[in-house]
Amino acid sequence: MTKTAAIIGGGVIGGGWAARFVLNGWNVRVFDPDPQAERKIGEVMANARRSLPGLTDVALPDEGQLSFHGSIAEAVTGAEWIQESVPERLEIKHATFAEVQAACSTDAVIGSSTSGFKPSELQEGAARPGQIMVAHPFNPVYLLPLIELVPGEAGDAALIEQAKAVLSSLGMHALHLKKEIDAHVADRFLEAVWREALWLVKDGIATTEEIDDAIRYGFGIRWAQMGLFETYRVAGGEAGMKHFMAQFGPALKWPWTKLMDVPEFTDELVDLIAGQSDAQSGMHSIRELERIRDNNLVTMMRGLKAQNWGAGALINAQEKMMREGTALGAHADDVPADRPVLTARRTVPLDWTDYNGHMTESRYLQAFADATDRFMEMIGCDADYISKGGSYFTAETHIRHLDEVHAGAVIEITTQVILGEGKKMHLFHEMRDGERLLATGEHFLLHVSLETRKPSPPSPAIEAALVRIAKGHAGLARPDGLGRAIGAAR
Ligand SMILES: NC(=O)C1=CN([C@@H]2O[C@H](COP(=O)(O)OP(=O)(O)OC[C@H]3O[C@@H](n4cnc5c(N)ncnc54)[C@H](O)[C@@H]3O)[C@@H](O)[C@H]2O)C=CC1
Ligand SMILES: C[N+](C)(C)CC(=O)CC(=O)[O-]
Repeated sequence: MTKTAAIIGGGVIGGGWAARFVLNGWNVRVFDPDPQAERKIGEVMANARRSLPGLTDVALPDEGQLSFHGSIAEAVTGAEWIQESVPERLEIKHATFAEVQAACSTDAVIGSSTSGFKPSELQEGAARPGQIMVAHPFNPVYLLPLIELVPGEAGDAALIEQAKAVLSSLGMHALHLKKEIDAHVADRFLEAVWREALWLVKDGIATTEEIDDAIRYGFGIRWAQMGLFETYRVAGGEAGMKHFMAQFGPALKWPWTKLMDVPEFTDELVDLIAGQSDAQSGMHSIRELERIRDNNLVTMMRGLKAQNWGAGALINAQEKMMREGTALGAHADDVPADRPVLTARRTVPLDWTDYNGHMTESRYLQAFADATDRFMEMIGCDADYISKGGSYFTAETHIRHLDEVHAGAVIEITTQVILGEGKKMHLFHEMRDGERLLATGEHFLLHVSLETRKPSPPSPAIEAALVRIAKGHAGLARPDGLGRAIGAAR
């Protein structure tokens, strides 16, 4: 049954939460007194629709329904997750929780997006304190996976586990903080860096653009993949962290930072920073900047996915979860022999588009190669088998590009086994967007020993699975285009 989330406060963050839930198949009910809320969430949804579905190599479930409600009670009744994203003022949050708890199920998680309040502060005066926990996201919530989950001492153990399970099903990472503290963990860093940057501008040392360059051309990229401690461990050379600390420890006592001092927000400082920011980025609207940011984030996260590292490893884990129990997760005897096998169902990501505005040719090969990998896994040639020294190498490929497709389209690939015996595996893939045939890919593979790098017989289990499917597929119609080659010039 479709699950329901309620979003209380549909601004920048509430809108991002709504998009994350809807695009993962949840129905979402929003309460926000702002008459512009529906339009604003519509804009966030549009950004999320063009970026999130292409992050994974498995298509997200069908979208849930988004609806707007005139009262908190109406929005939260029957919801399994309630996310409070009202302005950062404690009295507004308390009033919101009182209304939420008067109408919501006692089994529902109530998450707060608060950037700085501790759970004990949020829970003050609540009817059921253990139900309320900090679930602090990062903008854009529909793309960034981190949630600082801070339940506090009063937190209900069962609801905490429920919250973690829901977050991972949404492709998010719950960083469960056992001790509460103002501004949790990540915002303490952001504040420190922000404070330092304000001083550097105020003191005329660097402009807003120079500071952004100092981050994005250097340590920002490093942090995105290894964080702080792992980065510094590597920077310590072969002696690692101890050497790094011995070398740079003393610098902490030198006047390298302004620490807790905050420059006063005079009109002059605000104008200086806003003026520099306009000069740096004023040529783009905020919506344009959001799209540029999202393109970059998707590209970087997909790069990390290929390395199975950091935020990319989370995407791989989510994909595995999404495949389980579906046709894409079939194994051995479950793989159909009476029809072509579904080997991919994915959204065309933003970074697969070229200067012609459609999916670029190399990505057709990638999509087909991924489909072959999936088929190999299905017959038992999975990571475990490969680690023991057997695998398939592709010896020949022929692709026909029949129709174009654009970022955001959901494509499916089905695979027919033309030959499967001994070392040989001959596959014919068809790629479709709905009924439209977009491309075919014909691939001939040989089973090899990874030790000798020479052809070798597959395991009996793999051979049996392959032979069974090949026998069944032999009764299917010969695919159009099988055995085609580019004709010789006359
Ligand atoms: N903007 C950011 O970068 C981040 C903000 N947060 C946190 O998320 C929460 C919301 O912040 P934003 O979305 O940035 O603010 P926002 O100003 O964009 O949105 C707040 C929304 O709450 C609505 N609202 C006001 N009173 C309400 C009420 N009584 N009931 C329901 N809705 C009400 C407003 O109409 C507005 O749409 C805050 O706690 C903030 O600390 C967390 C992570 C990042
Ligand atoms: C500026 N901020 C404190 C609202 C930032 C956050 O809470 C997290 C983010 O998305 O940067």
